Amino acid sequence: MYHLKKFNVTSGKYRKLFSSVAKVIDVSTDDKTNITRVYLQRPPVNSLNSHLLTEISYIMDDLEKTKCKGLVLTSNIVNIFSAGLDLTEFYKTDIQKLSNFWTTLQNTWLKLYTATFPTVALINGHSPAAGCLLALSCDYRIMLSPHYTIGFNEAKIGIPAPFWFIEVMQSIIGSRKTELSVLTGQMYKTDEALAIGLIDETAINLTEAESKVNSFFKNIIAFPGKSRSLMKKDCRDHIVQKFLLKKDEERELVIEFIMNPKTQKNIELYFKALQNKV
Ligand SMILES: CC/C=C\CC/C=C/CC(=O)SCCNC(=O)CCNC(=O)[C@H](O)C(C)(C)COP(=O)(O)OP(=O)(O)OC[C@H]1O[C@@H](n2cnc3c(N)ncnc32)[C@H](O)[C@@H]1OP(=O)(O)O
Repeated sequence: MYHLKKFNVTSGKYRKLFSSVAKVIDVSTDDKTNITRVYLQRPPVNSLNSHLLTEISYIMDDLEKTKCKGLVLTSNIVNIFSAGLDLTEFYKTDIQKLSNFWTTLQNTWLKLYTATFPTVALINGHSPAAGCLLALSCDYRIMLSPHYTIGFNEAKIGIPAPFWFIEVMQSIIGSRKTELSVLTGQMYKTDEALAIGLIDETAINLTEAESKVNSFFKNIIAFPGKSRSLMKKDCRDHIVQKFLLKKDEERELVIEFIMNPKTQKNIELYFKALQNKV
């Protein structure tokens, strides 16, 4: 039986900023294990806007401070893990807003990718683009089958997947499969994702998924945390260092690309197609 304690994520300056905004994540911690579950819950599709990314960023800070033993990232929205970046952050925006948004994404991702505690993505719905990145940035992925899809679909919108999205995928499934995957904007069904190693396990329902999550933590938490987190750092450091080196340059590139009228037209058409689909 879980003893759930709610995190006080709305402290200090943060409370003032977001007190009037709907809660877009729910956080609960098992008192016995100190494993925290973070549920994304921004209707309709958990698209990642500045607000949701900032909330994730704050919770990652809190978890590092409170010596969290493990994080499960999942969703409270039926059939959706995350629809990726909120396209409204890109459409008819201005340079300053876009720059702030991209910086928030970069910083939040870095905290998740370099978390010192073990992280599991329980992928209980579709997970395109940056939704896929969130999952790939965790240490382990368990995905519900059979109806959901995951992958980098950016090619289909006419925007390139950022280099660090690509490098994270490469580190998991290898260069050749990543290249094919991003160039075709391929979305994989659960079993296909398992076959290419994009996810680690499948589950037929939430009960089975939770049991697999618990087994993962049981195995990993049995070992001293310090050596585990040092090895994780070593495995990921080449991507992190390159990212830090190119972070500012990349933001400029994103601004140039997204503000281009042709890209704006592509996003508009993509939005219309999403809204008109049957
Ligand atoms: C140099 C590099 C430059 C730039 C790099 C930029 C990188 C970007 C990475 C990204 O993450 S881009 C985002 C890509 N995401 C997608 O393409 C997801 C699109 N959405 C879907 O495929 C589907 O919505 C879904 C499979 C997630 C869910 O399907 P379903 O349950 O059938 O819902 P609906 O499609 O009806 O959607 C409901 C509602 O939500 C709106 N919406 C969906 N996705 C987004 C989104 N990513 N951002 C904003 N809004 C989104 C959709 O338009 C619907 O709105 P209504 O007004 O029609 O209700």
